[in-house]
Amino acid sequence: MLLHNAYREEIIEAVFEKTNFCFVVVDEQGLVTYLNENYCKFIEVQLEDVLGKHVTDVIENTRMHIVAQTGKEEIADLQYIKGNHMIANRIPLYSGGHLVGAVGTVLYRDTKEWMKMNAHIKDLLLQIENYRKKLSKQNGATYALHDIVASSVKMDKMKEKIKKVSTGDVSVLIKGESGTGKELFAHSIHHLSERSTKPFIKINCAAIPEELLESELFGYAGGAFTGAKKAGKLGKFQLADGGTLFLDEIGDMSLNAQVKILRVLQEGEVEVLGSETTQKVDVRIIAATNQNLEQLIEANRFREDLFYRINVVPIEIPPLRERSEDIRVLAKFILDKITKRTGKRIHGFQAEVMDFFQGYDWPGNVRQLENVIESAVYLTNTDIIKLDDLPDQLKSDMLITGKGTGLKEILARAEKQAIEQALDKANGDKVKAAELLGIGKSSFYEKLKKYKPDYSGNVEYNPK
Ligand SMILES: Nc1ncnc2c1ncn2[C@@H]1O[C@H](COP(=O)(O)OP(=O)(O)OP(=O)(O)O)[C@@H](O)[C@H]1O
Repeated sequence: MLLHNAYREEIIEAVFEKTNFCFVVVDEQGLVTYLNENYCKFIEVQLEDVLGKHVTDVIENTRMHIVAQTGKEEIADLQYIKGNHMIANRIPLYSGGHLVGAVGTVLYRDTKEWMKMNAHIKDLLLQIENYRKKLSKQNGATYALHDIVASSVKMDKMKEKIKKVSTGDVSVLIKGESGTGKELFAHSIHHLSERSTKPFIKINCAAIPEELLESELFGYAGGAFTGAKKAGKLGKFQLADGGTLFLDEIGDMSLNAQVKILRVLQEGEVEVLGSETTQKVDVRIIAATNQNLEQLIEANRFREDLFYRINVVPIEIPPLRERSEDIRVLAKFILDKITKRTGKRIHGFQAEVMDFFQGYDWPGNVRQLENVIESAVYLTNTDIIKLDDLPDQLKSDMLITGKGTGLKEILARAEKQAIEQALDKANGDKVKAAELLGIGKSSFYEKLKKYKPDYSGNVEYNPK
């Protein structure tokens, strides 16, 4: 529709600034380029403070950055902001056929009906959450797909795939480095499947001692051996009957155990130790590994026939370093979780910390990120996590594994860090900081200009 030229600006202004809607516009990187007055008021920010910031740092539970990447609109989504459930629409913005960002609205009406509806939604969601908790306590799967925090296109695709494979009974093999979230995905598949009300049972294949293997997996009859319980014991297969059996670290399973599991999978029944009879079991298998099973097969350490049984749908979770877009949202989520638990009031990360997080290799993936943030929360004595609060090991890694690995970059990073630490120690007094570093004032100022051009400290020094 063409707007009448004479009123074009007035109409745009009326829509954006005079309605009850909150508007936000982001560019293709998810950085805020516009936030209308209503929105600023609602989330209590000043426009000039948020322009250019990543939208996840400005708006709670936003998905604007995702829509700006996928180009897929999201209409009438429920979004929780500042204690209210809002109705959000997110629409991709195209210019000249290219995706250039997204525009989002949330409906914000301070009327009685809206408050009533909000309370009603809150109540319903609370009920769902309670049922979900009860159910997961009963069946052992604690996490669902919405617990997988991510904003990368790669992880969005993984979630889509998970939704597709969850229904039906196909075996799924989840591959990925340690700490990438394989267990979260296994839980989510179970939650989304028709078996969700039935048990989810996990076996850590690396942790079961060989001599206990059979009784752990298949159970035993009363009096099967000396020391056995009178009533006997159910094995993991029987416990998982009707539900899902999660075989974690399957690459570490002994060959002997592989033979036994394969038999159960082929025949659908287990032989209980010390009993003459067999028992029918109906389980769906989800297996996970951080090893290359094809290589283990070559080395005769994994059975090829078992591999084909469990590898019907392979899913590979990318390591964190290959989806650095997730780091920001994950770090924020983890920090919130830890501060809630510990009661410490820490509201974010210094920009340099986030830069480092995004350039770092994360060999231990999300689990390592959790550990690093947890330790920094304990170490920091301010309300923001700084480079200095990170564990020593990581700080030394920082010198050789940051974004630039050439000697020049390493020296520059070290210099920048030294300047920041000296300024911190000297409470922003630049003359003192230069003294602490044992360099002249003008040399200090040159470096400060180079590394921190926007820095304004306590004591000014004007070289003549
Ligand atoms: N996308 C994610 N969102 C939120 N938490 C995550 C995510 N990925 C991993 N985690 C958290 O990181 C930790 C490690 O995840 P998980 O145990 O699922 O990894 P894993 O791949 O199964 O590791 P391992 O191979 O060592 O068993 C857990 O505390 C988990 O909750």
